[in-house]
Amino acid sequence: MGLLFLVIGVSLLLVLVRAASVTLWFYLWRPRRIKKAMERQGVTGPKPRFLIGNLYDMVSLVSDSTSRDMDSINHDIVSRLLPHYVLWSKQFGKRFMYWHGSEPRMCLTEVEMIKEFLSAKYSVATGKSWLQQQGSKHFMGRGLLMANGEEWLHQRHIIAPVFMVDKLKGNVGYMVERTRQMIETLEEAVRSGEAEVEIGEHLTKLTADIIAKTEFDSSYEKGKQIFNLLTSLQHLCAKSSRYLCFPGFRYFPSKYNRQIKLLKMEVEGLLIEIIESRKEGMEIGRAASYGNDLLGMLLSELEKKRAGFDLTLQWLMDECKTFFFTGHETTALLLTWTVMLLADSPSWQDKARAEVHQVCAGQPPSVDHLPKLTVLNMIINESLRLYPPATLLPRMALEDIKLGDLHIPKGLSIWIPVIAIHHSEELWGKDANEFKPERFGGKSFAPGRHFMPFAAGPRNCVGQSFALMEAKIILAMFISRFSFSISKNYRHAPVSVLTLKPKHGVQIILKPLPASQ
Ligand code: HEM
Repeated sequence: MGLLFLVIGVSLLLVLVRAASVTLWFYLWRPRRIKKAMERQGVTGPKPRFLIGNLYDMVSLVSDSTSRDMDSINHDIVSRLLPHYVLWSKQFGKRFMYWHGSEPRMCLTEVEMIKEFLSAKYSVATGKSWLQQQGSKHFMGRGLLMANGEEWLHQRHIIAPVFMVDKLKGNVGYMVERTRQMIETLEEAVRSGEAEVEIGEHLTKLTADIIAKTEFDSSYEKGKQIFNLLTSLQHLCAKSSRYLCFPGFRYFPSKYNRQIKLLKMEVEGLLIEIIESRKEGMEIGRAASYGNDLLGMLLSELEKKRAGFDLTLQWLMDECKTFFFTGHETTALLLTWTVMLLADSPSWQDKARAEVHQVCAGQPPSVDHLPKLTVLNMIINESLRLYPPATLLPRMALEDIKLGDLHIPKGLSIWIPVIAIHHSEELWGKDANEFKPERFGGKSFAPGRHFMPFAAGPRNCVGQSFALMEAKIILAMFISRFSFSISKNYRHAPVSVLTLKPKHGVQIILKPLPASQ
């Protein structure tokens, strides 16, 4: 009996010693080692506090700068969204270190180095950090956006073909049909005396419906619950990830953690219904295959057994959550900001409308029309430059790497402040904060250097072509049916909550145009 207690006691002690040394390694020794390595190379930054690093300073600076709305529609928004970046880059230069809890991060704005960092050379050697993965674990799990290394590469190979331009052409009809329905709803609202609309709400619903139908053969109504639950999960996960800097928080049954688990179970229950109904279709012989949309492709992969890659039902659900979320929110934001910019710029609105009339000649946009809508393309690019839905691009070094003149140690996260690069006067000229779509008119413009709304390199946005096709169709149809201006109720207040959002929505006044225009 005594021997048994001794064995249990020693085992418990060993477990505790192991847990303590892992915690110390993770929260103390590794960050210190990284800090010293970077200091030796001349990269310093604000002094971190124990466990919370610079989190408190960041949160208080941002909540102060975004507590007020802006006085006018002004695109000079970097100091509002990233006040800590503005402060620290003045103090410490173009590259500096800061601490997100115990995670060391280096802010990098040198475009040549960014290009190298995002290139194929480092696509497997860099990835998402533990904090990011943990923060979104219940929200998106290890779907494509959060996977790393060979696991990421494998998923990317499976999914990329679904979003090739040729394959996407089949979606144009549905995009047109649903946009027409949105326009009819808006026309009806105007007829019944509501000329002012919050356009973001309509565009979010439309893009959600399009991704639900085209990639999951579901509908907005059916997927509505999934979208609502995912939005609540996103907010809860963002709030709770602030506490991840405290060791063991993720195991603590806090209010956030309990709510997150319940929501996750609910979302996954609904996804299983969609997955089962697709499988059933094939089992009872209604369909010859799982289909060639995203869900069909994922289900077919799940059946293939491949050495080294354990694809599970959980992986399938993580991938579904990833695409339900990434497949609509960012595109809705691109559209919402573009409508705001055009409502504030009647001359560009007129130019875009004239081009749509000339190219489409009263017909709905087709695959052949889209490349000819060059003015619209310039406007979309300028909107993505001024209001990139993803304001920051994070990547962690998963192994030691050499980047330009720097040796980046394993475990250091590199944060690329996309929005600051997009607004840099040094890179774009004195008029960097003005809405000037003509800057994208010249053939000399080289995307991917200082314009990266979809990131760059092999780990860029897999849905980029889908998003651009959808955005062009929706804007072309909307512009040709309405002229619109900013409502006096619009309050310009961009905020960054994972993505760049208008805090109070975008209120516009609609004026329907005759059908032939
Ligand atoms: C205007 C719309 C969009 C913008 C601005 C945008 C932006 C981005 C950015 C910046 C990344 C890199 C994120 C990172 O590595 O941290 C990314 C990745 C990704 N995006 Fe998009 N996106 C858009 C639309 C879409 C759409 C429509 C889909 C799906 C249909 C999608 C699916 C994804 C996925 C799955 C990834 C992860 C790719 C990987 O890691 O290999 N995105 N997006």
